[in-house]
Amino acid sequence: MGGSDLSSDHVIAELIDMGFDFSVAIEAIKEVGPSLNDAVEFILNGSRRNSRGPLNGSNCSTSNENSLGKRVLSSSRSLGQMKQSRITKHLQSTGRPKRNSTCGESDALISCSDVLCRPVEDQKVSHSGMVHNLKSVSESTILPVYSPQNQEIGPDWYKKVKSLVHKHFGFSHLKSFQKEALEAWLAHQDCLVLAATGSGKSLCFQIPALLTGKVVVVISPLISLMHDQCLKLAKHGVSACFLGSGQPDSSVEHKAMNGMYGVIYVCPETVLRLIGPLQRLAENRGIALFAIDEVHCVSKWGHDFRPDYRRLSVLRENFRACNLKFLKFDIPVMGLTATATIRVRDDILKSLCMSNETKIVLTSFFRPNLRFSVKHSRTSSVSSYEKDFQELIDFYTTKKLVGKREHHAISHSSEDESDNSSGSIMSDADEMSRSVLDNSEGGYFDGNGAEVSSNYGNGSTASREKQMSVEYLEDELDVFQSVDDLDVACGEFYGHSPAENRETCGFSETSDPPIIPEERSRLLQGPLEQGPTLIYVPTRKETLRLAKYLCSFGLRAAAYNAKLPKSHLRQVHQEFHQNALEVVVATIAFGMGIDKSNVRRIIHYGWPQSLEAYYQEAGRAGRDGKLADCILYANLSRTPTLLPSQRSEEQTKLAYTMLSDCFRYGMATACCRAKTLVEYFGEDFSCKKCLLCDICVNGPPEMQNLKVEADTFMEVIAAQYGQTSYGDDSYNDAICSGTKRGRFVEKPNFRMVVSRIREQFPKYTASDQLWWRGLARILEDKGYIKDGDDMIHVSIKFPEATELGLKFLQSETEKTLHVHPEADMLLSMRNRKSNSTFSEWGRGWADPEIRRQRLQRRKCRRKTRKNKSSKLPRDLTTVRGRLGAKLSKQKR
Ligand SMILES: Nc1ncnc2c1ncn2[C@@H]1O[C@H](COP(=O)(O)OP(=O)(O)OP(=O)(O)O)[C@@H](O)[C@H]1O
Ligand SMILES: [Mg+2]
Repeated sequence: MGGSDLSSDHVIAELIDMGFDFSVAIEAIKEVGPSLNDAVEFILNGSRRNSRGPLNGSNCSTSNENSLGKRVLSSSRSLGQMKQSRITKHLQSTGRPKRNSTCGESDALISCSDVLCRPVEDQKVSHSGMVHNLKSVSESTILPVYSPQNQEIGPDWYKKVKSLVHKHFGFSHLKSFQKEALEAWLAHQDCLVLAATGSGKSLCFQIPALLTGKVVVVISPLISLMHDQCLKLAKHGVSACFLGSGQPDSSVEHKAMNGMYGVIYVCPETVLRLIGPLQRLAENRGIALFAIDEVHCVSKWGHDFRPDYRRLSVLRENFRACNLKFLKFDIPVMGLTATATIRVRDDILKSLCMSNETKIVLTSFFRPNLRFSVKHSRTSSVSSYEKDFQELIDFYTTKKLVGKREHHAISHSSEDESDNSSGSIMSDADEMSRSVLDNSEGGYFDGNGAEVSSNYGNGSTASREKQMSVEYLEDELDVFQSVDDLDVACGEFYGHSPAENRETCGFSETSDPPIIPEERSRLLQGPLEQGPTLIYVPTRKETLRLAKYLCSFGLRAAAYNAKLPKSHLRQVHQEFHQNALEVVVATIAFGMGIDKSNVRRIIHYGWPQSLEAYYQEAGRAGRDGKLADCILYANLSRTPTLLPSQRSEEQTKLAYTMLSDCFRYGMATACCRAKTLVEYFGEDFSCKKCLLCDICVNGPPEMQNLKVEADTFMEVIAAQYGQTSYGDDSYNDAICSGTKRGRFVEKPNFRMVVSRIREQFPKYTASDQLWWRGLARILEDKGYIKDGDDMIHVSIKFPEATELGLKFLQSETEKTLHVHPEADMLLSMRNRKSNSTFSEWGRGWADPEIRRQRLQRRKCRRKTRKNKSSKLPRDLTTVRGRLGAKLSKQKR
């Protein structure tokens, strides 16, 4: 084979990887020789001028006498590694007219779509409902998904899949759950895939597109997630686009409905609008599968938040073989999630009207390399930042001191998901600040913590300044990015050669790694490797505040919340993937599905709203299988509250239940964190312990016998509810002495109960509410008390004894209550060392000596304050100042 043949082959391969049809590529090479630039130009111009309609298969012809004369790209200006995804940009930069929404108009890009659109006539629907090729294609020229040359799916399908997966993604095997999901799809079954975060669920719906050449429609809740996945697919040689109201280029939708992309990501709102066009697409190119990613959204956020997710049952109804005569089988629906409780799963199956034969593919939710821990922090105050983030700051700043080489290492660490042409990787904070200045919109801060001023500081950007200021941002629960929130890019992604993008993954290629606790524990001990940190905070305001704080120590940090300018969000995304950012401080708007392999820490700074959200967000960590930290900083002395959101009554109840589960997770001291989490999702955690979490490592606190305290608590509430029919009257009188009978006509709340205990039992006079709250929770979990109203509270509000509780109180046999004190009890005991025994609780205000000393101290303090204030000049500009001045004048 001569040299020119070799380079022709190379160019043909490049063109095919870019997504052009084999025959189109051959034709182009015949016309213009082995030049990639010229071939691309020829194809684009040729098709534009080609009035014979779309090019395809054996019928295709690209010969066009004008094409060579129309070359715009100089053959000396090499495209080199230019990727198909960049062709659009390239063409725009050469001054070509912008895309038009009508397929077939004289526009270079539309021409491109002409080339790529698949003619219906060339496809034939087989008995199996699969589109078969009219032309056989060799394995070595596996075509991008929009090729008409579909491959037969026969008994050797798995071999084909392995080959495709290897070619496109570099994996040598499918994981067992992926194989199971594919088997279900091949059998035209609906399927619900429940597998851990980062386990590779996306592949389950991407393979059908590769295997059949039909389209896979993926319903996804977040535009950032759609964008992420489209980019990844493009890197791996699969064409994809996303659709939605945020899609700025209306022609993309048109092209997608004409079958130009193999994978179409679409938000639920849009898919409901597109039922008609999708039916036509199913009839023409064919739809292999409807995949509903993050399918827990159907239930978790329900009507209130993503009502359209619930309406996705239309997919099942509208794509049945009995309704569409061109279909032999119903188009399968595949739902995928990593965070669905058993209740949610049932809800998904029902809400989506999935068939009775739906296959449930279930794997462990356990992530063996995640190290969970909970720490107490007041969180909402800036003063707590210093305490809580010192270690993080040290981690990144010490690293910087090591020198420039170290910086380089961040930029070029194992995972560089950036696109070469998307900008150079910045290696330090200064460079980042510079790039922000260039970017004109921000939310970044310079190395000294000052907001990059040129973005906001001048008059022309005053409104933006207002928009960006901390005060302006709503201090409320962030919402998901709907498509309107973020138009990331035009949303078209053409595949390019995956060969250079081989990635290895820490996960086993066939199934989850067998867990040998000792081995794993040994492997996962030691310091964390380098990698970025994601900090989740509950409010938008705090994203800015904390990012600014971290930047003031020289960290490369950025805020991310749905209300920040889109260009900023885009930049954060990009730089996060490029390893140019060390820390992203985000609300829930950043997270679901984001796949970056080397995230080393997920910090939740404040109570999450549910364990689902917590586990989902924590799942962004350690996707390379290496040790990663998931730390929850929460104020253990406060009961978390629901962040504002529109909820129905039913949803409010559910939201409180979920918040309460989350609270209990934080309070637990005796059960392995990973076990709590996976069991929350209904899994029987066979390992018993993860050996990594704070509880496994530190061990539970010593057990205490709290029978006496429990009895006291129960007695007081039983007496208040008149439930003290047990025991003799003198006992009841003792309980109620000091108060008038019948005083508690209303339900006594928890505070009242604790006050009563303090009043009636001198040894508990100085006892701490926090401690009793912990005990009440333990009693509630044992079923001894319950909430006396119909509402759901995060922490018991109106404690009422249950039958079981009364029995426990009367029981002669149950003389002990050995329990591990919970986190709030430990906190309370830490503050008052002797609380555990109660021996000194009585020595509070009730103790005359202590009372005398305290009053004395208070008096001294008042005196000092008075002296101080009399020395200060009165501020006559304030009401208080004027009043003070007046009073002191009167005194004199
Ligand atoms: N068969 C496989 N062998 C090796 N690695 C794989 C395989 N399948 C997927 N992966 C890797 O797993 C990583 C995570 O994949 P993916 O984003 O699909 O996870 P996910 O299950 O959707 O997670 P999440 O629930 O967080 O969205 C990918 O980066 C991919 O490289
Ligand atoms: Mg996913």
